[in-house]
Amino acid sequence: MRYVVYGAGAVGGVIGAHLHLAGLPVTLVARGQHLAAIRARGLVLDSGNGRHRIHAPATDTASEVGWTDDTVVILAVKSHQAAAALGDLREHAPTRVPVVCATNGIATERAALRLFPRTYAVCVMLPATHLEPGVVVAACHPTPAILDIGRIPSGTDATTAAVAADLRKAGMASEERADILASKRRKLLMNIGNGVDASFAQGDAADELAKRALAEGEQVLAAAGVTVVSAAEDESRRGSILQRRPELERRGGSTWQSLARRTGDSEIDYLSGEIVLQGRLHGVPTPANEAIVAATRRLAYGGGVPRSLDATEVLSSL
Ligand SMILES: NC(=O)C1=CN([C@@H]2O[C@H](COP(=O)(O)OP(=O)(O)OC[C@H]3O[C@@H](n4cnc5c(N)ncnc54)[C@H](OP(=O)(O)O)[C@@H]3O)[C@@H](O)[C@H]2O)C=CC1
Ligand SMILES: CC(C)(CO)C(=O)C(=O)O
Repeated sequence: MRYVVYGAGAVGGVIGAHLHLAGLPVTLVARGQHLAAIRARGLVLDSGNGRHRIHAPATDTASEVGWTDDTVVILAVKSHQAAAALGDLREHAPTRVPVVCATNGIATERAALRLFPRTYAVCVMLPATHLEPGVVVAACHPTPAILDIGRIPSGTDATTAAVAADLRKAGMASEERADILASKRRKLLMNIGNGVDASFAQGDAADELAKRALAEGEQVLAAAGVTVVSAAEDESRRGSILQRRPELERRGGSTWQSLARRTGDSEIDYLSGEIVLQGRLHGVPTPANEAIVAATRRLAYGGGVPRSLDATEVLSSL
């Protein structure tokens, strides 16, 4: 297989770097200063066994990729960026290219499937950081990620088998899952913490807000009647595979990183915002998640300081 990692930031950078180090052909898609740094000095991967420089072809558009029948796209942009990336891919990639959504949330899969019949999803357990142009940091070592994979809407096939085998060859844990969305819905519940981590000062009030938002998320998914991997199954799958390295520890999750990098946008509409959407569809009120979305949007789009809000004020308004 050949890989095009569309969005070579924290997650895509770590996946692409490991595939490249394992000898697999990889093209990285990035943009701006990050792309310029990759082109000038290679992509730098900081991991538990030192600093690696990845000299793989890099571009900012699918039109510059040499597409072949065995190319697979790993889509690792943030969910709110997926429409533009998929639009570029639709214009320039073969229609039958497999598109593997390595994103949090559960929205990119539908967007990809609308354009690409061979759409796949990965449940991304890969704590990583991207704050500096040209550099990605994997927080766990020796196994940096658990990347279980399945086809959308369901099932497994020769592509899930081949991609999982390549990911394992590159040192990541990966199993095929016939109902990958059930795993991703459990991960979505975990990502309800993202907006709280990004926007509110840490402490009891923030913990309480996260707890209430999680309870809403569980209620919403139950009302939606969809499959969700249980917390116990999820814990047992993760086991002790991901070993955190204190020297590589992250200062915040992926949403915090968007705020810290002042990107001017955020994925929150697809994390707590997905709970809000599902609540509206299924008649479940979601005030805590609505408040988290509003707070995070305010900081992201207004260029505010991460963790500068007081969750006590939000709690008292619920
Ligand atoms: N970081 C983490 O620890 C984890 C993240 N995830 C999930 O993984 C997904 C990716 O997140 P993450 O890796 O953190 O995000 P990053 O912002 O670190 O990486 C995404 C990269 O894609 C680039 N990009 C976006 N759109 C385009 C485009 N149209 N053309 C070229 N480049 C583009 C971004 O550029 P720019 O910076 O200019 O926007 C950025 O470099 C998200 O869904 C996230 O929730 C899951 C588990 C852990
Ligand atoms: C759950 C968490 C915070 C850890 O990797 C994550 O998925 C993220 O940073 O988006």
